[in-house]
Amino acid sequence: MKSFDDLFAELSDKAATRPEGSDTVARLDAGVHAIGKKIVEEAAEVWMAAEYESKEACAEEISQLLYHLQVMMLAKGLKLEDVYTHL
Ligand SMILES: N=c1c2ncn([C@@H]3O[C@H](COP(=O)(O)OP(=O)(O)OP(=O)(O)O)[C@@H](O)[C@H]3O)c2ncn1[C@@H]1O[C@H](COP(=O)(O)O)[C@@H](O)[C@H]1O
Repeated sequence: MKSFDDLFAELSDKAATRPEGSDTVARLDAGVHAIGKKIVEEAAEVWMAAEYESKEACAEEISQLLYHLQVMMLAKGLKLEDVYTHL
């Protein structure tokens, strides 16, 4: 099972190596504005799933929100420790 740190390492590598067909590379190229809109969309989907859908559906939406937050971290040049220091 993939952890938050595992995913961040994978996405960091994608950002550095820019493999063909990577969704992450395309999202990074789209920029902070587009990534921010996606975060807001995914956050709303988490909220709706929490209110009206199953726990499993809610967990899936949360995983997608975490992914898009990590894309934003990469777009802004943030490392895990930059965020963890505030936890
Ligand atoms: N964990 C994720 C992940 N979670 C969410 N998403 C993206 O977020 C989308 C979910 O948003 P929606 O449900 O709104 O779907 P959608 O409307 O079709 O999304 P849009 O493409 O229109 O924005 C998915 O279709 C993916 O594009 C993810 N994309 C990639 N990953 C992982 O990131 C890694 C790198 O992926 P690539 O960069 O594609 O190689 C791999 O391990 C992937 O499993």
